[in-house]
Amino acid sequence: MTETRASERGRYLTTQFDSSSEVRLVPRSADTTRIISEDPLVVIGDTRYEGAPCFLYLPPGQADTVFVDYLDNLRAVARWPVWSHSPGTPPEAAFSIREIPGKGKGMIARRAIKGGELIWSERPIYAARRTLTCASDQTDANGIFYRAALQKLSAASRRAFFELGSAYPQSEFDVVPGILNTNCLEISISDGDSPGDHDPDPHDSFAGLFPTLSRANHSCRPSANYYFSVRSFTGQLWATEDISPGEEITITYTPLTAPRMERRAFLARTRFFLCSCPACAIPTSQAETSDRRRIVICELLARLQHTQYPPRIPKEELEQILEWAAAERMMVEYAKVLLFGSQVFTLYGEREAAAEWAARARSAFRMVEGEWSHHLSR
Ligand SMILES: C[S@@+](CC[C@H](N)C(=O)[O-])C[C@H]1O[C@@H](n2cnc3c(N)ncnc32)[C@H](O)[C@@H]1O
Repeated sequence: MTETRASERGRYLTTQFDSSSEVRLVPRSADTTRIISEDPLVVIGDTRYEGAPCFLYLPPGQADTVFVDYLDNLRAVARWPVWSHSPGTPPEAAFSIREIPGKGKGMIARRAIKGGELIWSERPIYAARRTLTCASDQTDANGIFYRAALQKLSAASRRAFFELGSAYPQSEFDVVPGILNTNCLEISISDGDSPGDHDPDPHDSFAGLFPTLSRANHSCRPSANYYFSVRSFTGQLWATEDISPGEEITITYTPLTAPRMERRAFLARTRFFLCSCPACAIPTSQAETSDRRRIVICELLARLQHTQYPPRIPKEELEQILEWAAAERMMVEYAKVLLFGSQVFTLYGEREAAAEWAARARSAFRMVEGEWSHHLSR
């Protein structure tokens, strides 16, 4: 079993990265790219058709990120002031990246971690709009488009990229789209707290690949929350409970409000593994209870989240739902129930309860998303 400190980024699987062969990621004959701006460095992904997605390379030192999107949006992204700010030093690594039987590598706590602690933060090395379209000869099987995007990243970032694994069958998927699909996490760049004056399409979703955060494995009873802070353009990992040395640090890849069968089917389809986490491994009778609770939480949030005039829900009912959310370790949902609950109390004139729940919501969001949670700035 190999053990490497997470702060020694880029050292665990160096044998997989052959810098001489990776320098030219795309053979000259397949290269459809052309530089269209030097400062900022913007490269069109495919010169053969108008409106092709482009690659924006953000300054090494601050970001060393390739942002893949359509040119109009990249022009705005390039102007975001966040790129001239340092992402901040990540905390001293409280974990090691280690081989975990049946899961590949994962994060293991090296010391006791307190609930509410920031475990790690970093900028993505690859960020892309999910719905990008590229030419039909630039497929997942040959990976040309994605390889072209990596070309102008620093060697250190490319090395970090190639150290990550692909869960996709190599016969069907080039290793580069395989790594992206296996490791990307959701990044929200329009949560009302955009780092620039330009808000991109809020209905479009983006994904980011992180050298270290992408090592976090999944659990339906996660011990940590992955949060993307658009303000600093960093992915962050927050401990949602106390974690003991030697315990695995996990996040969720699936909505926790879904029942067990749905979660497992989703993970098998999108991430190629059968989840056997503590929430999935429980006996059927307990799983039924857990499913029922999750469905109630899901329905409640649906009733409260997207409406200006939520129904009046008795405090006792909300307290019961909070208890279930805590028991299922659904700590983001727990914070949301508190927040929407406080709004219900405000709407129906229950001022004392509204103030109390708003304070509890603030402290719950601080724990799972930190001081700069966009929920706290509302
Ligand atoms: C984002 S990566 C996580 C890091 C990865 N384990 C590694 O070695 O770099 C996602 C992949 O890790 C594996 N994985 C994550 N959570 C798992 C779990 N609970 N059980 C089994 N495999 C898991 C799956 O292969 C999944 O496609």
